[in-house]
Amino acid sequence: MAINSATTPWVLEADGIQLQFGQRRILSDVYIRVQTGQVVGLMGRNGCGKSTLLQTIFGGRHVPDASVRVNGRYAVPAYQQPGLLNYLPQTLMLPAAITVAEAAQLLRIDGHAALAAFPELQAQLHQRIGELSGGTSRLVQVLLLLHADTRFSLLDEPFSGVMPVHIETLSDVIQQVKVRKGLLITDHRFTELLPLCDVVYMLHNGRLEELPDPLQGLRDRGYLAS
Ligand SMILES: Nc1ncnc2c1ncn2[C@@H]1O[C@H](COP(=O)(O)OP(=O)(O)OP(=O)(O)O)[C@@H](O)[C@H]1O
Repeated sequence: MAINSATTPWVLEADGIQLQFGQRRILSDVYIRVQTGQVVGLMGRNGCGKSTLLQTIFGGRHVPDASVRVNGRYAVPAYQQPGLLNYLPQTLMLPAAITVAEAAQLLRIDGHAALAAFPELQAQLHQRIGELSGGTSRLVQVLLLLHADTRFSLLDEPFSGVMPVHIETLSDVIQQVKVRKGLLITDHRFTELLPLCDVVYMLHNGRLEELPDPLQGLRDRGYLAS
């Protein structure tokens, strides 16, 4: 795609997403937009369909009529476009038996550089993914995906199990990475996620709406204390 990414942002859009499980409508004609240089937050209650939406955008879940476009061009399934996007699912993404260094190699990234903001993690490079603690495993996976050379990263609960002091450092890394990437993040740690977001969407009863005033919007809907 002939686009000068240094000056022109890349735009990832998805729309026409309709999904129903049995009688229950999960996603109703959803439209979402992310561009490089942005952190976009996706908020909503347990079970409202946030993970399903990320899977659909990534291309891991086939939804008839769903359109995903990059700079206006149809890109379904998006994961097949080289260097376009990566995706952190809620479950373990990497094989448990390989080491962190091997995982970095698989993703074609420099493991030392990916973990640079966390000097204490350098010692874990030669440990198997399955032998890391839950929070460390999560943190390592998020750092690898953020460092990978893709235009976009879709992160499903990157803060899950990560201790607060590490969330602070991870938030700094996210701010640095967004200079070159677009990030779509869902997490229930609203107070940590909100300050990072340039745009916030709320998914409720299958409908996705952009919140013009995210803090007030979350308070009004009972997600944050007033
Ligand atoms: N394959 C499936 N068959 C039937 N129902 C499903 C299937 N996959 C997901 N669901 C249901 O769809 C709904 C949305 O699930 P999803 O995991 O996308 O929610 P979520 O917003 O990410 O939730 P959480 O915040 O708890 O992670 C849930 O009620 C879930 O039980």
